[in-house]
Amino acid sequence: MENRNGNAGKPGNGLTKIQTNGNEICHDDSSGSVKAQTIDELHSLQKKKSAPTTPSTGYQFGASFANLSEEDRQRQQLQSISASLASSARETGPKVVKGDPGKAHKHVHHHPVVPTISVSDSALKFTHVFYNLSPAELYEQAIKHEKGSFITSTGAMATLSGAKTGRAPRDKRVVRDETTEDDLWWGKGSPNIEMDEHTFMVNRERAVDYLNSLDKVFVNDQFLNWDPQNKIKVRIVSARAYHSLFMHNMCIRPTPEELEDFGSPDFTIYNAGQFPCNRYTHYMTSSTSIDLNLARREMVILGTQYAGEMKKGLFSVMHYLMPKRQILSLHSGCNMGKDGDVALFFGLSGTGKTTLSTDHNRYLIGDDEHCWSDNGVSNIEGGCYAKCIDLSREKEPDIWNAIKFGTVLENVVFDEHTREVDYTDKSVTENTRAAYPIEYIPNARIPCVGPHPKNVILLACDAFGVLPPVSKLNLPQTMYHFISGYTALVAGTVDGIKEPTATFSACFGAAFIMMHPTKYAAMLADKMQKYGATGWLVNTGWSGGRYGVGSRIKLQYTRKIIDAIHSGTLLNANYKKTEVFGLEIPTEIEGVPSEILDPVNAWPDKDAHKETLLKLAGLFRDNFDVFTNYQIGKDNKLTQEIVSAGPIF
Ligand SMILES: Nc1ncnc2c1ncn2[C@@H]1O[C@H](COP(=O)(O)OP(=O)(O)O)[C@@H](O)[C@H]1O
Ligand SMILES: C=C(OP(=O)(O)O)C(=O)O
Ligand SMILES: [Ca+2]
Ligand SMILES: [Mn+2]
Repeated sequence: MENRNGNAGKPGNGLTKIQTNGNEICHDDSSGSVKAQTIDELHSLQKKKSAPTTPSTGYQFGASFANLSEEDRQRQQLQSISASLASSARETGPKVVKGDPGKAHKHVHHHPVVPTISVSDSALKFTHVFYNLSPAELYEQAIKHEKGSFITSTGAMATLSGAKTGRAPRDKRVVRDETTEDDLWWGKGSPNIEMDEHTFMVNRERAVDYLNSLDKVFVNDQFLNWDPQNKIKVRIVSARAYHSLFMHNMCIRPTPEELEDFGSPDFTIYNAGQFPCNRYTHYMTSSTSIDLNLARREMVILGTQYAGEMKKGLFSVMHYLMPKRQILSLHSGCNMGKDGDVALFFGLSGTGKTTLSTDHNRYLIGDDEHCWSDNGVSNIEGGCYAKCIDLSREKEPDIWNAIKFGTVLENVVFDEHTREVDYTDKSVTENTRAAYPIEYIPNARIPCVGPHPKNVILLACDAFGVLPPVSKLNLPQTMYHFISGYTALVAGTVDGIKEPTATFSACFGAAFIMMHPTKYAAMLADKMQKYGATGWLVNTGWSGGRYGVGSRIKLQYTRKIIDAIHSGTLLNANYKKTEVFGLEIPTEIEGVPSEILDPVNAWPDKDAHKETLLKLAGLFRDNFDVFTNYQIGKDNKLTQEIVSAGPIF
């Protein structure tokens, strides 16, 4: 036998015997020794105490906050959370303690936060609160404890929203009481399905009891609205790290200083989405209920884990609070050019608000929810919620690159081993989503505010293929299309259904408005007039035939159209008027084939075009019928003009 040195196994000539220092113990002297005597001590060296948002364990709670005022502040914070979690029927509030239930809390028992009046089982146990955790901490919680949560190849957190992969508008209820009775829009067409105060309290109790039965809950204290004068403090209590991370991304994140002075919230969400509502409860029609109580400033979620309910639920709240302050709330995206020209992008789901407001050549103010006040525009949110189905790096690079560490990826399918996401896969749902902080978009404008809009772009995804790719609107036309809120969605491709279905949703967001649509419309007309904004109708849907015959207008062309609106060149182009809808359409736009600008030219079958055009016009007319009796604003002349701005045939 030969060893590596070619020495045949001569005794004494082989490998050197390891020299030990007498007592036969082998030392690895390659580095200095750690300053720890035990493995626990070693681990304790790893983490430095940081911002107050970091959950303190019971041990740190007493020990590491040197001054009393910090301890007082912490106690106040816990008292406020305890009050949020209080049962309305039993004691004042559960014993809440910050930190991980998995870790020992040696000292907390000496600090009972709130004395209990009557003792119940839920009052005997501690509810551990994870307060404003960081994305990294939330990742760990999700991955350890929530089935279906994984890290993707780009660092995003993929998770499942459970049985519900979209919003449930038919399960959204609003408490009808003395105030909301007169203020809100009730009845036919309204999104506000009524419930009474008592039923709300039954559901609230159900949610609170569920949350208190858990070992731990997540609490987010954050803001809505970048306008400093109209900022709203929101608290979200939830059971899943996924929900906490989603809201961390979507709401405005407070600085540590802002969090210190947070106090009590203006609005609280109880998200007990994993737990169903009780169908024996009055008003309940399914096991899902999203309940809004404006007087109590609370929202309760039962029976759906779809995170968009929280985001859009708060949007509804803003649609009530802001107009009361003469501020218009808008379901729109918003961006700004280098010269400060602001554009709004209205449109229903899937029409392109997020895609088109995310523009590499412009500053992103926000993708979905804004306010327009006398000071200009402000984003309500601190993040974006992009659709990911068929997402491509080439067509939407900024959104693609935003899907990284910290981003929540809902209901996507990925490779088991490489963790690469397949954005074309619809196995879980077609409504796959990414929620990321707005600063993940490179040219986001922080703070997310801007001057008064110059252009108001109404987006419609017309699957009938008869609306022009772009039309310039006068004010009555803008109002007519704003109130109509048209888009057409293609039916599920799986069923092979060829018929597109028209959707009309007042103010491009009927599911979220709380007052009558004409109230918002009047405010928009007023502001557009006052600040001289131009209205545009952009069809991001079909061309050359309806769905099944023609094809969707290329994103590349739509972007060129939008560029021409922003630059001002389209304002001064040559126009002609279309029949039926009476829309002003340009004859030429740089980078867009002229033959698609007038839809009829792109349709090979002219008779089919005319038939489809009249069909859509009829649907517009039927839909607008209910609005013809309402006056818009103080000006009856404008109302007349708006009614006449619809299709004529
Ligand atoms: N011409 C087009 N204009 C805008 N979006 C388009 C176009 N063609 C395809 N799309 C796709 O349509 C979807 C628009 O969705 P999104 O921007 O999320 O809508 P919203 O934010 O209004 O709900 C995106 O997936 C986008 O890639
Ligand atoms: C979050 C939503 O909005 P959008 O589709 O407009 O992005 C939603 O409708 O659930
Ligand atoms: Ca939206
Ligand atoms: Mn969107």
